[in-house]
Amino acid sequence: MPRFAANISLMFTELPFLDRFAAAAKAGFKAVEFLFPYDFPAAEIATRLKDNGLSQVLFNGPPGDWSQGERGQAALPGRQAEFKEGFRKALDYAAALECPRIHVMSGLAPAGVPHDAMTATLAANLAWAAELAAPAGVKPVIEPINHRDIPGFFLNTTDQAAAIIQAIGAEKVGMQFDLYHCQITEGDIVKRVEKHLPLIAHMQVADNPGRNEPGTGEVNWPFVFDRIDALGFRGWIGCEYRPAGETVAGLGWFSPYKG
Ligand SMILES: O=C(O)[C@@H](O)C(=O)CO
Ligand SMILES: [Mg+2]
Repeated sequence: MPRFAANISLMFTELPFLDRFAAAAKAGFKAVEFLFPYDFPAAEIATRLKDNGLSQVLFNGPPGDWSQGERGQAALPGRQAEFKEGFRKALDYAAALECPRIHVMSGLAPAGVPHDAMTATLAANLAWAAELAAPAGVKPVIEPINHRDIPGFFLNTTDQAAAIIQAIGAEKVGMQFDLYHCQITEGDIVKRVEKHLPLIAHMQVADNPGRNEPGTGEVNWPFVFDRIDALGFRGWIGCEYRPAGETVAGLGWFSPYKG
């Protein structure tokens, strides 16, 4: 059966952040992910996880200045020192939270910077991060993101991510395969999961259009989830969607998958 983690940056926003752990557990989730932990002490988050019997399965490295539109630095030539400092901080949180995946965000492609230079920067940063993270049992992951939600994001397609991962080694780094982004950019999502399965270390889901819960849009999710399960994917699928209404009221789709 597919395993779903609540993304508590987008779900349970009726509550303050630290109260969302209990709400996710009460709704039947065994794991959570979120975008960024850095506004809270790691020990406080670790306590919320433990008290609610939850595993932390993914979060993002520091993205740079989010309010100024930055969305990571991993592919940006000249920003390597900042990337490394951020990744070290993320790794400290991952150790405290026993979290096995850190999403390394590539960043927006700046005008005039050659594509190949960005690919080389991303690959070098990722290889460095994987080396540092391996002893802690942490795997860095990269995520192709659609250009409607984040215009100009460097990593846009699953084939682009796959080429970078294969150059470093899938045992060291993985793909964060967000089914929502794939549906928008590429479509044919089951075939693409099938193609990249050995590289996929984490998945995420939201329906399209709207980025709301499964069942609110155009995708036949029971079919997709059955296929992902039949293909043998045993990682986590983060529910990275904005509930169309109240979070718990929109969890009907999740009933068949509660462990
Ligand atoms: O899909 C997304 O937007 C996220 O997984 C993310 O990490 C960047 O916002
Ligand atoms: Mg995502």
